[in-house]
Amino acid sequence: MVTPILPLQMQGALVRKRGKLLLGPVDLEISATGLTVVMGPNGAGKTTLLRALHGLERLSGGRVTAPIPFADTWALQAFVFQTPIMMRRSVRDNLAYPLLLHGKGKAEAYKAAADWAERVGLTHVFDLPAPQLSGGEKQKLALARALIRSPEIVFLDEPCANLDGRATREIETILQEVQAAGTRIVMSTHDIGQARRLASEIVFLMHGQVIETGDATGFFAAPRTPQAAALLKGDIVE
Ligand SMILES: Nc1ncnc2c1ncn2[C@@H]1O[C@H](COP(=O)(O)OP(=O)(O)OP(=O)(O)O)[C@@H](O)[C@H]1O
Repeated sequence: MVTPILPLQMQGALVRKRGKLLLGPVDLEISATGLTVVMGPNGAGKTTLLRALHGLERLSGGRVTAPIPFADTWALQAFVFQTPIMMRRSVRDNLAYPLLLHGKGKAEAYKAAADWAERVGLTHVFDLPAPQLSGGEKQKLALARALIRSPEIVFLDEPCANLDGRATREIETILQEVQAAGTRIVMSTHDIGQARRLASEIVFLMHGQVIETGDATGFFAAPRTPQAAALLKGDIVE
């Protein structure tokens, strides 16, 4: 599959806010395939790293580059925020909106909305106002709305935070299906079990620095750093 936006290269990226260094310097490559999970304790900089890769964060130093010009990357990537932002209107309108906004006709947009609602299990709430959905349903809606324009890469910040086991399993299944269909996924999680279930690659962050990165099987079988070993043992790392 051709993925013109990938690989993404982050080189010497620094994010500083109010005099505090939140991230970096980080060098990282997001290769063309796989599912990358960003792990790390609270405040490690996971959200900041995802936002920086997506181009939402103004870098104080370094850069993120793709094989195509930055302006052309927007149509090819999507971001799912930890707390989904959605319109007060129906699920149907929330789903169709990104397509209508980008010039698709109504018939096509609403057909795609119905298809995606079915794919993520929201058909039964298709006409309900989005604010009436449960947490898990809102997260599925946010995911479907991010995916409806067929991005090549999607960033997800803790997509299952505060969800129960069933909703978490449903979201994970959707992510696995989407990845199998060729979408590159980069997501953060606190949940080591989730990282084990989903990741092909791990980026382990602490204090805004990448402590360890590599193939997920190797990371879980034999972490190379004492911090990663401690995390996997269940110790508190700070
Ligand atoms: N606008 C800001 N100004 C100053 N500090 C900030 C700002 N945004 C985030 N921070 C701080 O930067 C650090 C990294 O935040 P970030 O949200 O990226 O971490 P995280 O790993 O995603 O954390 P969590 O798991 O708690 O969501 C934290 O200490 C946070 O308090």
